[in-house]
Amino acid sequence: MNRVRCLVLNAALGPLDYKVPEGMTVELGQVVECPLGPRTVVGIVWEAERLPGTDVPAEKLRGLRGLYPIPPLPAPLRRLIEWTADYYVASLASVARMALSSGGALKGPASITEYRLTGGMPERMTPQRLAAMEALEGEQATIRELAGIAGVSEGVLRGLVNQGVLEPVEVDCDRPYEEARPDFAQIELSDQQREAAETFSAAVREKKFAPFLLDGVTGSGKTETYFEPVAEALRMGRQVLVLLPEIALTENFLHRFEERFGVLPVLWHSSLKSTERRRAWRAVASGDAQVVVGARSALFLPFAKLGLIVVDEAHETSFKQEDGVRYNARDVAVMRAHFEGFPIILASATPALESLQMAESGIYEKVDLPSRFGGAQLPDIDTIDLTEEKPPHGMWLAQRLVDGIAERLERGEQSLLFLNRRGYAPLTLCRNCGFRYQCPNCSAWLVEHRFTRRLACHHCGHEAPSPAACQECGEPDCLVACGPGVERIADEVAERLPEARVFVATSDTLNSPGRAAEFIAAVEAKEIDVIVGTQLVTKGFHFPELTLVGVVDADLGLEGGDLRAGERTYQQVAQVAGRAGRGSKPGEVLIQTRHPEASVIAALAAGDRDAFYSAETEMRRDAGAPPFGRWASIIVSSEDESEAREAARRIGDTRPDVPDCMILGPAPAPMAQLRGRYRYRLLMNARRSVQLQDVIRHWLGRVDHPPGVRVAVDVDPYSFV
Ligand SMILES: Nc1ncnc2c1ncn2[C@@H]1O[C@H](COP(=O)(O)OP(=O)(O)OP(=O)(O)O)[C@@H](O)[C@H]1O
Ligand SMILES: [Zn+2]
Repeated sequence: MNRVRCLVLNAALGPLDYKVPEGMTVELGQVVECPLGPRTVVGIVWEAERLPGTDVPAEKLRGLRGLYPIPPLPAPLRRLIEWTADYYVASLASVARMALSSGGALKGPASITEYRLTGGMPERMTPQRLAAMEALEGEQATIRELAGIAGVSEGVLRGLVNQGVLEPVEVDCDRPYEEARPDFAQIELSDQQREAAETFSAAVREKKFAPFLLDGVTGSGKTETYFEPVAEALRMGRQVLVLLPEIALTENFLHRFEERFGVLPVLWHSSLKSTERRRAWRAVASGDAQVVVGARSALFLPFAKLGLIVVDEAHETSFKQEDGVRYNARDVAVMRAHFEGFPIILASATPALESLQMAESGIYEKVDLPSRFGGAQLPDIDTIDLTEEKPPHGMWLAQRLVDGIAERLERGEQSLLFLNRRGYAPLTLCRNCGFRYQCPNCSAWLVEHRFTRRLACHHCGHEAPSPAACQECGEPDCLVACGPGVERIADEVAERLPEARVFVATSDTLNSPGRAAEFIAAVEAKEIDVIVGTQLVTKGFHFPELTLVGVVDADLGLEGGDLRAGERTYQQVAQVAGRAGRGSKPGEVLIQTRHPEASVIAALAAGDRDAFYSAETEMRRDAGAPPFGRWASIIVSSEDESEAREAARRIGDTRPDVPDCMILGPAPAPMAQLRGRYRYRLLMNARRSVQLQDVIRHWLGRVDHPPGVRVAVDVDPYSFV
């Protein structure tokens, strides 16, 4: 090749052609340095025929500057990038960037200087230095990272280096990971687990595309079961990717992984330090990283010899990315397995309707684990009709639920109360003038957080100190908290059961792996009697002494009334119910609701999963909703209200007339303002036969906008705000 076509990592540019200088050899997929004006941009050598561009005459071509010292992106990964860009109506560059997600890794082998405490003391101790030294105990990182950890300036740390309190350590950026041992621990599987595991392992040995839906009730041991095909892949020298929905869950997973395989897996998520990132990236690309556990962004890593993907808690909506490229990692993972030819396991106790439908139509093979491991029984579920069993005035828990907790306290067992609302109260208003505290950037109320004495917006992060007087009328002591959040429920438990030790478990309190580990240890050591938590505690956790689960407000999730509200409520409540009675003691679940007759709630109470799924399936079929029809939303936004409205109107006016495709809107989005941007929304609902993406690309490609306008396309949306 003396001339190549490159995909450059700049969404505004099309593909560019370059000359290959004398003496340089390039392959397809090679990551190269492309001159662009005075700059150099990262490019990937691509099949010219798959990337239509303008044919610049040879004499006008500029030469490539060089090659990055990393393996070329393999062809199946290039196909995955193309598929993702095409399906989610995104630019190839923005998808490709997710594969090259470590700038440091491109630079090749390197070492860096990190610093750690020596145990020495500075000549002069200041409060700042003392605080820094305490925070850095056991840490080793670059000065900049340490400054972030300690919350001090880099200058303070440089001072400590000069005084010999911190010492430099040269670290090889690519030092190898310890080897995982497939047979480190032998686990005795139950008969049903063994049968499932053998099905998966056989597929790993086959090295062919095989999508599985591992449908196992809560506590059935899905993790232990899919560890067997992981081990099989390791024995064959192939790599494995395990996707988890939330980093807060990984702590528990890492522990179990280490017990089974003797080492920790390689971690990948957005808060890795840049050095950890490049080390992981390079080990993935070289094939040395055996098992990678990560958030959805791990999906695009350039594995050298991937042999299995597991998507755990596959129904979780956090696999859907809600900005940038709006992809669903669960679905893209299946495509990756397809392009590269290996099995994929989607594991869940409450599969998405889409996944069940795929199983029903024979595309996925369904593997069931119908009972809990070790003879544990599924919990008894009952509803509390709040219109009849009213909580005392100003309180939120019915007496029967409080009595249930009191019983557990007496027996030394634990309870979990679930309410998917962080903070103390979702709305603060003035008793005097009726003023409601609203976010200045979003169409949302500010949520009171009593622990931190602040009002916060959960959408944009805006925060203000809790006011002493109303900001509108100036009246002091007139603000009332409306409705409960988890903090308020925790207060109520403390008031009604003063002897209970209560812990609030949310992303505010479990915001680091360390905190999550402390929490698990405290529950296991029985230092906590009552956990009050958000969706964060609904899944993954295994606490044998937890025998009562209370759902504080099962109706909350149904209020939005969007397409997925029923399914989401079912999944959340079924998952949190699944935390009860996982050990030898039986579990009980009490669901507080004002609508015990609603089909979701009734199905949950009856433990009748099939009833829920068949009602939901019929509803979706009637509505032409996924998986029977397709949805896409188009969000038009701008910091200027009239500009957003105008742009949305122009898009609406040019809507194409396509058979079997309905286009609704534009209308102000339910969140009409978000992070300071005004938003309008159009919704498309089409039959499956419609080439929805082509329609969208064609349509939006013809409309121009002022630079301040953003048009985001969301195919198979999960968020309807
Ligand atoms: N074969 C086994 N041998 C020993 N312990 C097992 C076995 N299978 C499962 N367990 C234990 O049973 C408990 C439940 O298993 P696990 O957490 O994998 O269930 P799960 O199906 O993922 O549940 P959930 O969907 O509720 O998270 C865990 O403590 C696990 O270690
Ligand atoms: Zn906000």
